[in-house]
Amino acid sequence: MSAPTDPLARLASPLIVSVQADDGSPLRDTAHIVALARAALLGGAGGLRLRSAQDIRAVRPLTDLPIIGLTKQSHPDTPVYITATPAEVREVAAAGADLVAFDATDLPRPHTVRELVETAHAAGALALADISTLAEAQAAYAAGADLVGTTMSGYTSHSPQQQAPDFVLMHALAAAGLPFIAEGRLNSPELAAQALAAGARAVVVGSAITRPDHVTRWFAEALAGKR
Ligand SMILES: CC(=O)N[C@H](C=O)[C@@H](O)[C@H](O)[C@H](O)COP(=O)(O)O
Repeated sequence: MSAPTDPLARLASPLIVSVQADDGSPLRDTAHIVALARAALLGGAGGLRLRSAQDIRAVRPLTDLPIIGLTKQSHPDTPVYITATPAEVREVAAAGADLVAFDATDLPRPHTVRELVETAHAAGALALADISTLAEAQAAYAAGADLVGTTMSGYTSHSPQQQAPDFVLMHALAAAGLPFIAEGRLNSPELAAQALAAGARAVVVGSAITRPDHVTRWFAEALAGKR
């Protein structure tokens, strides 16, 4: 099967909402994920980013908008946890994801980026490479990725460790003429708009919209000791 045409063309807006709940979160059940996805769509999400085949299958009937799918699973032989294996790529594509997101960083990995890209394409999905540096983005495109996302910046030891989004990386990608999705710590509408201004094709926002436990912690920490 050949890969479909660019699903970002079908985005209803440049805002992709990541609807994920961490293991142990009270929102982890797929029923809660479906409710959060409905709320995101009601609010004007142009697309969704979802973790696990089960969540993708449950949300797919709600919308024709692009869905980015991934798995998050630890493996004994690698620090890579976002869709690390061809089997996981196939699982996510079969569940109905338009794009399969996978770790494309330089971390030690059991399967090459090219292998995961080819698996996504063979399954009829596009390949979205989650990167943390410009060099990883260049390598991912050379390996056939359809798009890259700045998802992993701040989450590999060789990328800047910071609370802010990685605007330096976004500007570098734009300057190199590499299309990208901005993702990671875009915790306010202003930061999301700044990412678009930096050249992002779309922005992914997760925690600020769909992780109320994180948002509560931001407020609690800001107010700690101020009473
Ligand atoms: C590094 C990693 O594992 N990121 C994950 C990727 O799917 C998610 O946990 C993030 O929520 C997502 O990237 C959106 O970012 P933020 O929640 O900061 O808006």
